Amino acid sequence: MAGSPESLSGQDVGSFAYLTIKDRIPQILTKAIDTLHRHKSEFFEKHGEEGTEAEKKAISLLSKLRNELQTDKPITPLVEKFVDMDIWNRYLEYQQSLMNEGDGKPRWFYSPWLFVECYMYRRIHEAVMQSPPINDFDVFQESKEQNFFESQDSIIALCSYLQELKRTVEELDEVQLKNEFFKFLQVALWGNKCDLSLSGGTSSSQKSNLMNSLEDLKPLILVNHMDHLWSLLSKCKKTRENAPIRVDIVLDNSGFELITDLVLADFLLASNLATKIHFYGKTIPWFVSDTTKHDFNWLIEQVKHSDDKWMSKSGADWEDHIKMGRWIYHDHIFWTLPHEYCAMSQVAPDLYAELQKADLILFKGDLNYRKLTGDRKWAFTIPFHQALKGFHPAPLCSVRTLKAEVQVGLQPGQGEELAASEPGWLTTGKYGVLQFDG
Ligand SMILES: O=P(O)(O)OC[C@@]1(O)O[C@H](CO)[C@@H](O)[C@@H]1O
Ligand SMILES: [Mn+2]
Repeated sequence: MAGSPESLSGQDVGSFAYLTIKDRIPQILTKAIDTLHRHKSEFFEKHGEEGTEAEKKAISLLSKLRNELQTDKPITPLVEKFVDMDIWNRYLEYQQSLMNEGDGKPRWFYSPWLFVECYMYRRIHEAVMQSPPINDFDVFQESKEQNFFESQDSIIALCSYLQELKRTVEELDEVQLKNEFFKFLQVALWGNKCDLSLSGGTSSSQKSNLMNSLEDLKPLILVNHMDHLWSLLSKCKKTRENAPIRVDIVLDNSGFELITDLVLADFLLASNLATKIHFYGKTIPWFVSDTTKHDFNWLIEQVKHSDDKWMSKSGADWEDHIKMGRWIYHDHIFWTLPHEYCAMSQVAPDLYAELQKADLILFKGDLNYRKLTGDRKWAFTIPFHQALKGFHPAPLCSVRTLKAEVQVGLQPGQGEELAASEPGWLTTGKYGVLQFDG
């Protein structure tokens, strides 16, 4: 395979990577510090003086991290024992090995953006782990919960639509079923706009009823492979009388986006386009809004106990899918490592083997897209398959709104045309892709 282009990094002054490292990541760290500060009395009530001391320690560790970042200090090895500490420190050594003699040490505004941004979130987790007894505190939990509570109207609209659809799904013909499938896919795509790390942690809840705006949003889908997904799953449905059809969803953000993923997953079962759904979340708090196992279970519990009858019916159905083993949730440390996905079969062969059992894998969101393509400066027209560099455990599809300066698989001139009319087309989240590699 010809050499890959270089990685996005903070070396490119003015780039989105540079502005994220310079402005948004310090803002996210400051919000994390403020969150710890605002929970000071809770920590005291729960743990007494120890809780107060722990809060102070976590804040000082995060302040030190923010200073390292803002003064472009060398990236330092992790020190707190944890399941992935050695993998991280080996990766840091690998980054050092890529550098020339005179280039010094891996550091914030030099090393690959993907590495330093993932490292920052892992250092937040280390700071909290080093501050017992608050070592299981999720500094992002309240903003994830706020996103859920602020999106109630849109969630109720979505659950009502889902329950109505489930009541009549048996009567739909092929074309009607395909159209419903496309609607739920698009809702899951645009649910990805609700992303707290892009908004720097400020509210990004869904206010309107997405179902009513899908037609208007359709031209904003730059690569639309929904037909490929339909033919794959409808063929499975036709040819597999009783054999399972498995769709794996690599989750992204909690809150409204997770609702759109669960609604899509429920539709896939109701339409028999799938019989098993496997979900993959994050083992530690990640990129502000990413879903942890706690978030996944908390959200289903909230939906089940909603006052709205369609929401509570949906929550009860989802709890039943889990109880009956139709929905399975996986925790794997690989998703919160800095590695590009082309390294998965080497670094996490067990996870790669698990994904190989799927008929289709949906990767939600921008960070997953960055890892699928290695967060590299590919030309816009490079085929998606080439950018995957051999990563292909099963037929896969990225369901992503654009929030980073990497995009492949476009038509000749498509990227240049967008750049001419909208300089921010790659990073505002306004445009999306449903990009398939069969
Ligand atoms: O994966 P997601 O939630 O869709 O987006 C992750 C993100 O918010 O974080 C990075 C910028 O900080 C970008 O990859 C993107 O903007
Ligand atoms: Mn995310």
